[in-house]
Amino acid sequence: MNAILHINNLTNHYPGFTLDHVSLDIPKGCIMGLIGENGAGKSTTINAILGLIHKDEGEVTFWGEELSEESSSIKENIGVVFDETNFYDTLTLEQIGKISAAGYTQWRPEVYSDYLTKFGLDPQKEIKALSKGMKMKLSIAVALSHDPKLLILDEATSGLDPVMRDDLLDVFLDFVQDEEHSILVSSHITSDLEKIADYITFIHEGKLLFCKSKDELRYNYGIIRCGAAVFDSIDKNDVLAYRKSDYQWDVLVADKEKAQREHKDAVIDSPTLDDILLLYVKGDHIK
Ligand SMILES: Nc1ncnc2c1ncn2[C@@H]1O[C@H](COP(=O)(O)OP(=O)(O)OP(=O)(O)O)[C@@H](O)[C@H]1O
Repeated sequence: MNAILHINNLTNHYPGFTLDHVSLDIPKGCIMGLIGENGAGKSTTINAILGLIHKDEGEVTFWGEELSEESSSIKENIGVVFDETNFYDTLTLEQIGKISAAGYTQWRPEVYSDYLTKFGLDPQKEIKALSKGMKMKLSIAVALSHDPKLLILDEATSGLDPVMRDDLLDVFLDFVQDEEHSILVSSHITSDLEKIADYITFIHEGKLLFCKSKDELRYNYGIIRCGAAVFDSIDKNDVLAYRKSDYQWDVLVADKEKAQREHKDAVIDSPTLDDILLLYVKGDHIK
């Protein structure tokens, strides 16, 4: 795999929480969606990758190099957007552009100006006059305008309306089009990830449960909806997780075709990311 970002055994301890030996590669030209329940460790992973918090163990390299104080060219190649912005309230968007131009050697004023127009943001407005969603759009415009090769977004689209999010999904798809750029995006809006992500990484209680291509999850995974008799007949080695509600069992399996062959009368659906997340987090697991 031609990795832009390589994470090996990333570990971080907080009282009562451990990010536990997370390993992950982000290849060129791909969108990696990061999912997991609240408190799973998504932001901790992103903060540790970016060196914003100390890591207790593990290695992180961007384009084969570790981030350090001196690695300014690596930093310029990473655009970062968090769910909260920290621009000074009294600055206008135009001033933000000028400050960014001084800070980034690759700053492209015409790209910034185009994004402000595209996102409906007035360059003369002050930050304090922007809504939360507008601030998010501004952060995304800034991140995209210093010509990064990797975009890291931590819950950056959750405050945006569906129309704006849809527009942004197109921007993100364009961004990775040339196969040189990649995106790591954590989001609770899994329907957005279903539209754009190539791979999904699922973090649960600080551990990486899986990193799989979206197509594998979409086409190979299945949920068997069945009663007690079928449930008893399922080979439990095939079961990733299951939930029982009244008289129905929902059983998550990784091989939908096999399940269809073996349980011809059972209803077997293709799971959404939310289904998978719910079954892993709230379901039972065969020990
Ligand atoms: N600075 C900190 N000090 C102590 N514990 C922390 C700190 N930051 C995060 N944690 C803990 O680490 C765990 C993971 O938090 P994290 O913010 O990474 O989760 P998340 O998956 O991003 O959740 P969410 O979806 O709610 O944003 C939580 O139990 C949280 O309480």
